Amino acid sequence: MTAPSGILVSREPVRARDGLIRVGTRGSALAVTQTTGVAERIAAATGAEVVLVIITTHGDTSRAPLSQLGGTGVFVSALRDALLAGECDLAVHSLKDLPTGPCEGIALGAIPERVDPRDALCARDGLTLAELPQGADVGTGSPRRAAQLLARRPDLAVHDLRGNVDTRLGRVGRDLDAVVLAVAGLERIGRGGSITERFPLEDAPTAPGQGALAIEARTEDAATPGAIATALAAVEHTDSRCTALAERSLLGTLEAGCAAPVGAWARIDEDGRIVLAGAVYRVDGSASLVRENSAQLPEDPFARAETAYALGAAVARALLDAGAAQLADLGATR
Ligand SMILES: NCc1[nH]cc(CCC(=O)O)c1CC(=O)O
Repeated sequence: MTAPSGILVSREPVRARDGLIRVGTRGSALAVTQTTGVAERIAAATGAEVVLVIITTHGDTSRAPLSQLGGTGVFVSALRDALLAGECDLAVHSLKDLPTGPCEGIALGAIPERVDPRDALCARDGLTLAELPQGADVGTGSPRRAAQLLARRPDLAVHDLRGNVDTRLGRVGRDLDAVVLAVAGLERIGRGGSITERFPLEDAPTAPGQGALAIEARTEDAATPGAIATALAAVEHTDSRCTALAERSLLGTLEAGCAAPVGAWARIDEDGRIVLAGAVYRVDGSASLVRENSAQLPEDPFARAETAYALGAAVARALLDAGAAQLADLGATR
């Protein structure tokens, strides 16, 4: 199988050799598409031959609700195992699927430029959220999205939703009136046309890191001058790392997982200040807490990352001081 770009895709193991960079990915259409984009840029920047190696993860094969699969990181561990076992040299994840804690032997080597972090409603007949009929059936597997939907429309019937993006979209107009999905995922696989409304981040901050990718490498490769370090530097985007780090630091300080009813939105304004808003929801949408803070970003890349990290922790502490852990039962979402 060859992606349209000419990058080779293998479902079989590929042996390591000089001049070859093996990029591990999940096998979904979304994962292969986004990893192909990264692989093309790495091929262009390094002159190396780049091959995609598809790693099957438990999250891809199971139909159980995400919460029953162990929540955080179900999509991630198989790719990390492959990286540590030397079956690939880089692994590409959706950043929001990556647990906030460090992983022994693995570095978050690059965060490429982030795309639209918003959530999208994909409804039948072009309907917006306000236009959905009383009691409409809406699908989402995310407690945060469920809470945000119910906060605006307590009459809705929210249903759990699993499977890849096309499977979820396929239920619209069948047993569901609408589903909520990330704009980024929809647009990456050419399904932007199914979107009937994009929710403003002011009202509906999304999962920490949504819309960003994470490229992981073995720590040693990332720290040693060579083809892998060059590849990582070629796709790194500093501002995207800062905003994603601030959002992830918020999530980590809350000691919450990717299935937590937590929304975050970081942006960098014209004056070079990083602004972070964090929201925590009661899962039935009946209550929420929102806190915002900002910090001037220094020039130095390491100092920038530290500033972003500290901002995330500060906003999380403000949320915790206001009772976020009790409100959202955060301990249960790890
Ligand atoms: N939870 C699954 C998941 N992980 C990454 C994306 C795509 C969006 C992104 O890359 O942030 C999705 C689908 C969705 O939330 O609609």
